[in-house]
Amino acid sequence: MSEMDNAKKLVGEEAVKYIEDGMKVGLGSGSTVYWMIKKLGEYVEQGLDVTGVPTSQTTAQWAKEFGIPLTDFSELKQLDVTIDGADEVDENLHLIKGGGGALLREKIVASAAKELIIIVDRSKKVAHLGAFPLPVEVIPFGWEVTANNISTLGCVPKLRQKDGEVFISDNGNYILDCPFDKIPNPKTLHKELKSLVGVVETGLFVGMTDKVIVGEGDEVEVISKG
Ligand SMILES: O=C(CO)[C@H](O)[C@H](O)COP(=O)(O)O
Repeated sequence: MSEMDNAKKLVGEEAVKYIEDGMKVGLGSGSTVYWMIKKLGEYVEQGLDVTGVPTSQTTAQWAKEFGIPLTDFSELKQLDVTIDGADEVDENLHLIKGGGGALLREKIVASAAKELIIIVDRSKKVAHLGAFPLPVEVIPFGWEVTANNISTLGCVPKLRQKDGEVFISDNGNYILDCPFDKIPNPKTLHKELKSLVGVVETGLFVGMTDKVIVGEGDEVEVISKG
């Protein structure tokens, strides 16, 4: 296993320590979250009583595979904690998410939780957001117009493809990857993007994170919202 994968496993397993008996848990998406779900499955097998709300179809599959009971927002309106990965985390704990294309459901699930815990390997910690192209979920109809409008904010959006096809999100939308290079004010950019017709959601998670668990080598650092 690579050093990075080892760090993802480490923080994924560490995060499970924050899940208590009886909790309703938002289950994020991505390869780091995979390790959290796998470990949580072991705890459930030993008798831990938890219910999860998944942020993607892939996560729902993993949860089923590891025996974690699932529910949805028709059954509950609030979660105790959401545990998710990220593509970038800055010093203010603002995030870029959506590398896996699940940003909309991730944001809904994060916003429903009393606490949002982010798990990342060290490579995701940055001084300024923006080196990772910002994922923006858009309505397929007229995406070219939406992309053109987004470009006036200072990037050249690229329509996401997967295996030679246009990538379709779990919500039936497209993702535009927007290389802003540096995002000095994530809150302002998020607002500007959201004001454009056709934009459904952005991968900027501003002021939502309570805790970040960072893994490097065999070390774990926990950073709490200050
Ligand atoms: O936002 C996400 C998916 O939409 C993921 O949390 C993010 O891409 C991190 O993934 P990984 O843990 O595989 O590096």
